Amino acid sequence: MTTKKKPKVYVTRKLPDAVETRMRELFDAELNIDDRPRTPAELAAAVRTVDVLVPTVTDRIDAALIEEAGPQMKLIASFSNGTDHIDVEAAARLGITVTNTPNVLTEDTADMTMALILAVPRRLAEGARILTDNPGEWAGWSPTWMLGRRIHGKRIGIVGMGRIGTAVARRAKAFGLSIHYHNRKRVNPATEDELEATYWDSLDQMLARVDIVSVNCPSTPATFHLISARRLALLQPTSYIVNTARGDVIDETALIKILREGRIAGAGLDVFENEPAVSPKLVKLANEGKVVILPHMSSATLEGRIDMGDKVIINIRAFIDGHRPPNRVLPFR
Ligand SMILES: O=CC(=O)O
Repeated sequence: MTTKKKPKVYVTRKLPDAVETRMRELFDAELNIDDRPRTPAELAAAVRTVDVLVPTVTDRIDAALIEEAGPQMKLIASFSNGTDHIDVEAAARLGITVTNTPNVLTEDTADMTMALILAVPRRLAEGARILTDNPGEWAGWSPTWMLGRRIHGKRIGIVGMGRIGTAVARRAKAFGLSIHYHNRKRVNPATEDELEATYWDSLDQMLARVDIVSVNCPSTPATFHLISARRLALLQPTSYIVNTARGDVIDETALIKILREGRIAGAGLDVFENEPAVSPKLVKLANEGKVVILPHMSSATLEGRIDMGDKVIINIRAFIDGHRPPNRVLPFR
């Protein structure tokens, strides 16, 4: 009996122990135990010799890097739902398959979106800081103190009604929000009925009418600055915007400007346009209580990360065995 040679798999970041153990069993895996982000030169050296690259959202897998790949490197199995860090077009041109890890982080991301939808109008982060910044002092209850804005009965406008947007809508409905959404196409009638959702063909018209905007679409060339300066100006001064998708869907400079001018009430951001750089202006706005900023952690649960690892493994195994991997990503057209 001949034993099949294990594929050489290069993983760019530390993964949960259970995933690394399984990868060691199945593959000739080069893991990143100390979790030091790999440099472009290290990635280029890797793709010249390995069979499979497992990058994640903190890596930049651009055309120049993909062009360095040796003829044996035929799969980029990303440990992520989003694939905007990968030039999928360049990979397709060079005959390299790209896969991602959809579905398994839908509920976690929707939970965190809901957490921001609650946290910003209800001033949760500000309130939490008051006691820790002033130990031993009680600066609590008075009738006019720390007043936020009510969530129940308001309108949410979801931009991007895919899996995550729909999961956000379910939660929002349970909190008494009425559901409005804009999407490239209308969701199926059963989902619309279940959510009692109103579809807006015109994003502009929806933005002008809702109290909370939740950005849940992927970052693609078509969604770059979808929430532009012009569209931000359509929002009501009492409205809030939450983004757990990708930073570049919102024109961040324009968002900072309208927040500083008080032309909207607040924002909750888990993602940033120039990630990993976070604008000091946003940090200042957070300190003033106008925004809640998080370090891209919406999908960060142990269960989710293990499920993502399982998906990566399934995609690699299917590909190596000559099958079409279940989560193949095609170039955006
Ligand atoms: O943002 C996280 C992901 O795309 O997996």
